[in-house]
Amino acid sequence: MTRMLNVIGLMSGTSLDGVDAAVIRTDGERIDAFGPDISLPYPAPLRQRARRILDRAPDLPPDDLELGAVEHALTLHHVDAVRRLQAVAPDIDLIGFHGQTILHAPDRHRTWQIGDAALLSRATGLAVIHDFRSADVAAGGEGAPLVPWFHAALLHDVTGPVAVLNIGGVANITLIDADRTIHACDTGPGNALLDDWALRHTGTACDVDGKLAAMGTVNHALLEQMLADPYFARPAPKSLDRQTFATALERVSVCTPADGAATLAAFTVEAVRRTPLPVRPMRWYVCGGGRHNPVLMHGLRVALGVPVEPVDQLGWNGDALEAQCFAFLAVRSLRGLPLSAPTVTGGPHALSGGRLTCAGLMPVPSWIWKAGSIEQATPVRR
Ligand SMILES: Nc1ncnc2c1ncn2[C@@H]1O[C@H](COP(=O)(O)OP(=O)(O)OP(=O)(O)O)[C@@H](O)[C@H]1O
Ligand SMILES: CC(=O)N[C@H]1[C@@H]2OC[C@@H](O2)[C@@H](O)[C@@H]1O[C@H](C)C(=O)O
Repeated sequence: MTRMLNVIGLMSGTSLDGVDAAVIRTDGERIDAFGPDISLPYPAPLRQRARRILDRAPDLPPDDLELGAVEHALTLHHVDAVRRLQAVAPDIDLIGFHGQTILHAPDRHRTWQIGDAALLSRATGLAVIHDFRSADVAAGGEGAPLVPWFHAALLHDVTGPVAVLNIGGVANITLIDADRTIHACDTGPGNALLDDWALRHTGTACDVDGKLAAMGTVNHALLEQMLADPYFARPAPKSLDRQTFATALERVSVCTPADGAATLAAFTVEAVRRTPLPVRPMRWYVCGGGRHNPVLMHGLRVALGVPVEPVDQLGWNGDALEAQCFAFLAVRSLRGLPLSAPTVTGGPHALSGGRLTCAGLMPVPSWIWKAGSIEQATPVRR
């Protein structure tokens, strides 16, 4: 039987709100147990610095001094998260470290997650799997979303077609078909535009509980202009950068704060409804921070016309799911199991990925090398 490992997964998503960290016990195929999890928000100054790096990312040289400083500070924040989990779950074998995406342009063979895996490994004394997306992008895939294998493992006894919708900064869907084929793509914006709008008009990091959007009226003319973006006509698989729809913020700048928020929330919902899927799901389960926004949840229920529930209804932890996923994918990477598939990321074939860094371990434990073939990601331009 394959060895079960206690793994910490670390995810810092496109919302730039902080690090989610979670422990699971897994062999990369089954999940034996869920351990503790925490969210460690970025302090506001770090969030602002990370945001400026993200805005500069398309033209940023890899040796930029501020980039290095932000990467270092973000990594120390991850170290902090790991140490807090180790205090309550001491027997950790491995870390799955996603890093902070600052740029995602698979059409230009670029995907860029910052984070210093060697520093994380040295500081925690643990082996680290990182750089999960590059191999798929180098092979011609989208490199995202990667969470579908994890959703499929969790839904192993659920009859499809059923969808899991993650509403993070960007929103993405996993559809498990009746024959268990996994289909996936990014649907469109998630919370990122709403967050930027709320910050601009209320000074808060998000539209808490959808209160601003609930007071507004959707501007349907502007909504249709936003939905005319060619992305929505593209077949899946497909994926997005956080900033792909940033111009939507300029479009709604003619609106009142409340109408702008209502229109941006409707943009997220309508993009989900129009996502090209091979079959219509009978049920939708929603994870990610967007499920806390009643305006988004109500909008989805009306637009989709079938049951739409938070994943917590399945007994899952909708806030820790992505962090748990990167723990799961770390073990898959170690064992050389696929992280992607043609119907998920559009790559030519199911492909493993991720890279192993053991800066904290001398000698490297033998079980790591016995875990399976360790596929090295082909480097892509950063
Ligand atoms: N009570 C709430 N009301 C409204 N929005 C909320 C609430 N709680 C969380 N959110 C939204 O959820 C976002 C965080 O979601 P999440 O942690 O899933 O994002 P993420 O991990 O950055 O996403 P991803 O990597 O999937 O893009 C916040 O930025 C905010 O927009
Ligand atoms: C490049 C990148 O970081 N993409 C994220 C982002 O956040 C949501 C969506 O866009 C998804 O495609 C992906 O994250 C999840 C965890 C994934 O890979 O499945």
